[in-house]
Amino acid sequence: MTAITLDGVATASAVKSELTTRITELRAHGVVPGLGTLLVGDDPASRSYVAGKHRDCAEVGIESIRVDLPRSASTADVRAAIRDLNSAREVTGYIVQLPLPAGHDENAMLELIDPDKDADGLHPTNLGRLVLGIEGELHSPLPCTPAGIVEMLRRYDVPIRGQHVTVIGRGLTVGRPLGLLFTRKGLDATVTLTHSRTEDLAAEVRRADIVVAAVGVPHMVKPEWIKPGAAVLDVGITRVADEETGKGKLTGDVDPAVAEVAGHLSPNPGGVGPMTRAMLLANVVKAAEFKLHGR
Ligand SMILES: Nc1nc(=O)c2c([nH]1)NC[C@@H]1CN(c3ccc(C(=O)N[C@@H](CCC(=O)O)C(=O)O)cc3)C=[N+]21
Repeated sequence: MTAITLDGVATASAVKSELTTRITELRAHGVVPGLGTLLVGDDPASRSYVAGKHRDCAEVGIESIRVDLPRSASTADVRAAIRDLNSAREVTGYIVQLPLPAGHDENAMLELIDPDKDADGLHPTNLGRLVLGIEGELHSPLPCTPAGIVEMLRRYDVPIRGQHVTVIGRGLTVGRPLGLLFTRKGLDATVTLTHSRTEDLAAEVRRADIVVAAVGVPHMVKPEWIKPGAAVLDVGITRVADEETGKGKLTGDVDPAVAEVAGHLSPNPGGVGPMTRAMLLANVVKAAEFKLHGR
């Protein structure tokens, strides 16, 4: 048996085509969605992620505004750039690309983002609204990777309600908010949130119907850990040297042999990454719609 591939490229493409329709509608009402990015420093991976976000915007008709600061930028410079993005009218949503170079307090910078323009859903107000739940009239963006994972499972009709989800990794952008999202009313999964100090990780993974690996340790999730038929989402990504060519290549957290046991498996690259990007666009569109209709 081989797992069904959770194709992030195809699914993101479907999401983007639906967004294009909504963007056309927004523009017809005089609202032009615009995504800003703030990149500090010259980390090659961050540069390429940011470039990808601008390409995505162009594809669906979102304007994009790019702010790049040199590695030498001070925290005062970063604060000033965030202040400008908060007040820029053409920026309806924006992100501060993480990680920031050493010396900047990321949480303090995230807190300076106008929560209404927080395209990543990582401002404490929006994380707080994630904890508070889905009811009410406040617009609250969801963190992009967790939202992308849930969207992918839904579109492949993978059951979530009452299912056991084991998340490996408790980071700010994936594991921690994903646990909150999966346990919300309406999704109703049971979540085990594991991390580097978890005893007997294999046992925690073995009872999961859905496994999300978001740690950044190449091929750490082994086929023996997987309940037959489980859905496995491979989120962590590491650049490792290819044994034959010596060139850098991207490697996920999940051992490829897991495909022989799992029911569904997201490839990496080509799985959750493209969905993350699609959900960023969705957050920008939702914020613009909120501006237009109030909700
Ligand atoms: N403020 C902030 N928001 C983020 O959402 C954020 C961030 N900072 N910092 C870094 C991480 C990482 N991240 C990725 C998103 C998509 C792919 C993606 O689409 N990857 C392609 C492969 C890309 C390649 O070839 O390099 C794939 O998985 O198929 C990867 C990584 C967003 N992040």
